[in-house]
Amino acid sequence: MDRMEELGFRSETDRQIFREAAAPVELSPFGLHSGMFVPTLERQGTPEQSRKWVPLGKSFKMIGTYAQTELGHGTFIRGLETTATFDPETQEFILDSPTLSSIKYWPGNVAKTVNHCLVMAQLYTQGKCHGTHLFLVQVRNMEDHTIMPGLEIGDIGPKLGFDGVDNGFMRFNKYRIPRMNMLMRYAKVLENGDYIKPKNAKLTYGAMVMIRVFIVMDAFKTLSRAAVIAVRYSAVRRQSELRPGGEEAQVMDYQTQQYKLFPLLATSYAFLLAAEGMSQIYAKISSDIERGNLEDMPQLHALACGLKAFCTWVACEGIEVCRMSCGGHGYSHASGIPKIYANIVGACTYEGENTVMMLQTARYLSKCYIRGQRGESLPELIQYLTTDLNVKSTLGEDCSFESLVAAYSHRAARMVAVACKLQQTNKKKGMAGHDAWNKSTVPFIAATKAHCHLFIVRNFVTILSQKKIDPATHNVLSQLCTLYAVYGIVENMGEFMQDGYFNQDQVSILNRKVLALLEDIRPNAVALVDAFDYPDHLLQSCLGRYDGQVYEALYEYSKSSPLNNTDIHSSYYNYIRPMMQKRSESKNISAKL
Ligand SMILES: CC/C=C\C/C=C\C/C=C\C/C=C\C=C\C(=O)SCCNC(=O)CCNC(=O)[C@H](O)C(C)(C)COP(=O)(O)OP(=O)(O)OC[C@H]1O[C@@H](n2cnc3c(N)ncnc32)[C@H](O)[C@@H]1OP(=O)(O)O
Ligand SMILES: Cc1cc2nc3c(=O)[nH]c(=O)nc-3n(C[C@H](O)[C@H](O)[C@H](O)COP(=O)(O)OP(=O)(O)OC[C@H]3O[C@@H](n4cnc5c(N)ncnc54)[C@H](O)[C@@H]3O)c2cc1C
Repeated sequence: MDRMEELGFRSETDRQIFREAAAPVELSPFGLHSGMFVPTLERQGTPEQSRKWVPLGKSFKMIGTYAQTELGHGTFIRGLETTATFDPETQEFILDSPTLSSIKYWPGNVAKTVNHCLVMAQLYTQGKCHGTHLFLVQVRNMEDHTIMPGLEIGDIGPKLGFDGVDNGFMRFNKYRIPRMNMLMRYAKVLENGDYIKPKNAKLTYGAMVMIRVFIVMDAFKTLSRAAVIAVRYSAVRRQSELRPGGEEAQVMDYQTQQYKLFPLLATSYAFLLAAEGMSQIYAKISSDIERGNLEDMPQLHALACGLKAFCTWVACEGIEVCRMSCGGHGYSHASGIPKIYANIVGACTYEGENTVMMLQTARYLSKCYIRGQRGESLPELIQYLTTDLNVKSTLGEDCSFESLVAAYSHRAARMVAVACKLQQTNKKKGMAGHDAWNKSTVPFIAATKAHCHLFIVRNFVTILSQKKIDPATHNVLSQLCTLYAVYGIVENMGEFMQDGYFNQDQVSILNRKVLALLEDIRPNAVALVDAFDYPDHLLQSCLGRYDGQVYEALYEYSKSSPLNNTDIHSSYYNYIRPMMQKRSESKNISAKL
């Protein structure tokens, strides 16, 4: 913390980059404190509460996390069972875990690290439940870090990854906190117990929206790091003869290796720009919300949910492709890729399980589709829903940006229409609204993925057409943008062709174009990954080292394995030798028989 002050890092983004550089392999045990706890105090507390608590959080005098999920509920927030009951006699809230399933379970760093939590609980006052609200709760003694009386706290045990984070469980037994520890920016409980409701009940969910926006950038960071490692290794690794009798080829010269990696390189650039675009939209709409203008809150929620789910799913699949493209060495922790994967794959679950998040976006698209059918105006990002679906593609050999964006718009508009019409047909068959919805959610998920894919392609094209970039760089970035879009069509051709939008010749053009682009990008592939400028310290990879000294690094890494501390391991004396002796004795016995 002091080091960041010394270096003059003021913005949260700079601080986050510094933290990651300082702790590249394991997630910081203070990530949730800085990434969720402090920002939530700032955004959900009253000005007085923020003035009191935010400086304590920023100076680490108070270390916290966000405790919402319970054993029995994570997705369905309205189903959370932890209660916070107001006691007007003592001006306190009584926190309680009334059932086994109500035990807080998963909150990061709650097991051993933090001394405070933001707890999401059902608010009761004057005998009435007002739904979930956030409460600041001290969980450990500030003098000796012992657990406060009335609480049971522990670690949940080993996980797939996230090893730097002590995810824990926490059980409340009639635990009292002051009334003023309820975050009261939007909703309030007065001294007499009267409840003042917020303009919108979902304002309390604002912290999750903010983190989902951060996670889009995490998807870029993790996928791009894996791509750097895999592309650099593919330039160094020579295997097999491309030309009979010739020298072993760089594996990057195999077309299949290029088809694995270059679209992921293009995706990394596309996700970086999408994350920046998402952040700009979040900054604008969240500031409107803080000024009381909630008009665009549904659009922000829908975009954050959809991009968080889309980008983490694609990033995790892509990181696995990067790992496998490195052969056996990719499977070793020496490559650095398994750790990247293990730490980000949880993002498909946390901050909103991806399917559930996609369905939130789908729900928004369904409502916009109906508004569009009525001729009502739609937000700019959604206006494609009124695309004329009878129009066919004008795509030519050049695969212009305009024809590519039009293809993605057509695909998304068509798929949203198909899902909405199924929902409407279900209703006409007499299904109740919730059944009509549930029985159309599979096509809605597909449509929402197409919606997110369109956002990313259109965003990439827009930035290339608006930003002043030197011609040489613009040319390479245009190749990446075209590869991202054309590859996405080729890999999902059925969705683009189902209504005959492309003719056979255009399909052939696209299949040729994706292979031609691999050759165009090959000469710049290493430069394009070097451009991310990740230091070796951050990558922690023998395969992705800047100097390419892979085999030397692997040899040194292997020699440092703890198993090499002794020549003969104790297991020989404890198990192997006794087993062999027993075998030889039994053999002698059988020989005598
Ligand atoms: C170590 C970490 C390192 C660094 C930290 C930084 C980055 C990493 C971050 C995280 C990793 C570590 C920690 C992880 C933390 C967590 O996971 S915290 C817990 C997260 N939990 C969730 O996200 C729960 C997901 N569930 C929900 O969001 C909701 O319950 C729901 C799925 C939306 C369903 O809710 P509900 O049934 O009540 O709502 P609906 O009926 O579906 O919708 C009602 C209307 O409300 C609107 N709505 C819903 N949510 C929001 C929102 N957030 N904002 C705005 N509007 C919202 C919804 O659109 C409906 O509107 P309508 O259609 O007009 O009716
Ligand atoms: C690494 C990690 C860190 C975490 N850190 C924290 C933390 O710091 N604080 C915190 O509070 N929580 C944390 N969590 C918990 C996380 O927020 C929840 O796990 C997440 O919200 C998913 O909820 P769930 O576990 O109840 O899954 P569920 O919702 O039970 O998902 C199970 C299945 O049910 C499906 N499903 C559920 N609802 C629907 C629906 N309406 N329609 C269709 N399908 C549905 C899902 O798609 C999924 O396939 C963390 C989790 C992980 C993995």
